[in-house]
Amino acid sequence: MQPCPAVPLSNGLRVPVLGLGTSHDGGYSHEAVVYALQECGIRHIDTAKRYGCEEALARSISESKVPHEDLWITTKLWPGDYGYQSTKQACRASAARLGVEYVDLYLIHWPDCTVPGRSNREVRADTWRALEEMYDEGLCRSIGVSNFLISHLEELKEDCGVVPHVNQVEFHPFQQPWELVEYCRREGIAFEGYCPLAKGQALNHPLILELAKKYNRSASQICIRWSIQNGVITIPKSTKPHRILENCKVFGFMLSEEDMASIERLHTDRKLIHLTYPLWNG
Ligand SMILES: NC(=O)C1=CN([C@@H]2O[C@H](COP(=O)(O)OP(=O)(O)OC[C@H]3O[C@@H](n4cnc5c(N)ncnc54)[C@H](OP(=O)(O)O)[C@@H]3O)[C@@H](O)[C@H]2O)C=CC1
Ligand SMILES: O=C1CO[C@H](CO)[C@@H](O)[C@@H]1O
Repeated sequence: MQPCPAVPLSNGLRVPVLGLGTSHDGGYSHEAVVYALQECGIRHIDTAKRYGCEEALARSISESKVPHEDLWITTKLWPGDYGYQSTKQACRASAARLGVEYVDLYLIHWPDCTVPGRSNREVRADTWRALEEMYDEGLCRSIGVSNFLISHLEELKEDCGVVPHVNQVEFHPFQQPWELVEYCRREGIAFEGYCPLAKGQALNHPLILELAKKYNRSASQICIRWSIQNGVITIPKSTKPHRILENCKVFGFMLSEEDMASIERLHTDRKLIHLTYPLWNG
């Protein structure tokens, strides 16, 4: 298997361009995560308090025997924890559940929140200040945001000091927010795409199937390769070891410019992911 390249962040740290998702949709598979680490060379895992699997992930990492210093672990702050003090508590609790001294990347999961008597903008700024301090203290080696639009990033720029290292956003053949991608590039914010397979929905599309045939690859490999060739960090999820292995074999081929452009024409206005309520769930 070809090695996975890494993308440099504005703070000089390097993130493996391909990671493994662990969202609660479809459940958590200990065997699959251990296999990803031991057999597929996965060194980047994306999780969140919301996914409820941080403790399970700690057990899988421990069993894999891959040391934390060789791994990139991202976790996220859920809106119910926004605010200066509660953010710090939530991050320490995530690190404790993950069994780590520090997290490699800590993200504000959504821009939205509901704190009575306070604007979302004020709450986001307080929350971000807590992340900035945890970054300075080393509890978070990088800090970032998720699902932020240009307007949220512009406000944060006015209100706070550290520019987010990463913005993690929905990105797949049916959802291509190019204006946001370009904005992040200009501002030095690494763009990370989630749902690279459109939750599996892209795998049956006739164009993706046609390209899979043309390149003698699977539909998932075409989608993942397309994200990576666009310079986007990507985190497909599977609970099946053989599919994780398949999803990692994306570095030995290139899609032509023409085929990249043909996938670009699949964009729709429809997002698959929306913030799920209540925001304060555990
Ligand atoms: N910041 C945010 O708000 C969000 C972040 N995320 C992150 O992004 C990750 C990826 O997104 P996710 O929602 O999981 O969706 P993906 O686009 O990664 O698709 C996952 C689905 O595709 C299936 N699949 C995976 N590989 C293959 C394959 N080779 N062949 C056929 N089917 C396959 C999986 O099924 P099976 O398990 O059965 O293989 C699963 O149903 C999440 O796990 C999470 O970490 C996701 C949503 C929102
Ligand atoms: O990361 C996520 C995983 O999926 C959830 C929906 O099921 C989202 O709310 C969330 O942002």
